[in-house]
Amino acid sequence: MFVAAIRAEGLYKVFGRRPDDVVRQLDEGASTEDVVARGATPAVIDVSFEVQPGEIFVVMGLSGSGKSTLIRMLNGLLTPSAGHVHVGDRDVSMLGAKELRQLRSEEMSMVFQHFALLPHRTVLENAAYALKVRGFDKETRDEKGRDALNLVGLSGWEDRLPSQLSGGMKQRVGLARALAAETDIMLMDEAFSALDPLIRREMQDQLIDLQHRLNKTIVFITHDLNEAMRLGDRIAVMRAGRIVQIGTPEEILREPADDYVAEFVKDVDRTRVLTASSVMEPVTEQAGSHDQYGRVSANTLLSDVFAMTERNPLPLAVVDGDNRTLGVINERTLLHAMVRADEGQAREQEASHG
Ligand SMILES: Nc1ncnc2c1ncn2[C@@H]1O[C@H](COP(=O)(O)OP(=O)(O)OP(=O)(O)O)[C@@H](O)[C@H]1O
Repeated sequence: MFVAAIRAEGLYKVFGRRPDDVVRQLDEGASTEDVVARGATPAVIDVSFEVQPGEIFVVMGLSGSGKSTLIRMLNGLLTPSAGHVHVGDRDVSMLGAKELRQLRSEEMSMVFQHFALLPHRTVLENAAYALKVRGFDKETRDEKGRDALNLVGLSGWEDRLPSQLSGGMKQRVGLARALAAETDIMLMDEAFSALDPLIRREMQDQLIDLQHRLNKTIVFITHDLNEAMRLGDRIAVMRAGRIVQIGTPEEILREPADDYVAEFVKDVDRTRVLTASSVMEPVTEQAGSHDQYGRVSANTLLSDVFAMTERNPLPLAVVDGDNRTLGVINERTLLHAMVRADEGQAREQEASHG
């Protein structure tokens, strides 16, 4: 049987008095406003999803939408008011304190926005800290710590102190600490949000690269849609405690579930999310007849397709990994894709003019 890396099922977290009653009221159709008016804070409401092994699953939503509360229930830092979290085949709510500690140190590591480094310990000691807690000997700790620092591009900085590092480098040490723990799952809560835009993009690229090499399962929280679109294999959009849509970046862009999500995605540069295969016209004739066309692979971003058209005349054949023609991109397809992008902008302008 196939087991998801993480499975959340009907999760609720209500802060305040009598959470059980509040869950029941919400279940029976009470509105969030009703229960808030009675003094409860329903931070997470009836959330279910599965994260597959090796997936980057992004949870995206505005401040206060319940992202941090949700991620803290995944590793048992918070107990759900109702519902279940399974990590592999184990129900997190059934674990005792010792097993929970083990889960957090050996199976799910966590990276926060403001990562607390130990100021008087070296970069290497900080990176290997989780291993010290787990009782590894110094030699093993140093080796794994060095490997992790190497992965995040900090070789040569082992003996420095945190105060000698820039913000981006400190965050890399945080990432190295999570990597050194060699957990299959990494939970990242706004891990790059404190970094300036250039460094932030670098870190995003590095995470994608690490993910390809190490095949971790990553749950990544962000309030930034562009970051979500860049990193996520799938994105869960949260609003006021509920998940309003789960889908690939393309699905969310092409078919937003409601006006709220549509409003969110309107500013995204579509050419950097949509791929050749999502805008092509599927082939109707025999594939062989497109031999004379220039080729572009199915997952090429539209922005790169546009760049290619400066060197290659249209049409282009869209091919899969085995070089089979899946479809064709011609002037009409590209125009169509651009018009859809303009429609988004037109909607936005209309909205801003009331
Ligand atoms: N310990 C707590 N006690 C009471 N209310 C809480 C607690 N933790 C969170 N909340 C409330 O739950 C709601 C969701 O908060 P949460 O921090 O999960 O949202 P978020 O999407 O992560 O936002 P941010 O990005 O600002 O952290 C908010 O209304 C918050 O005030």
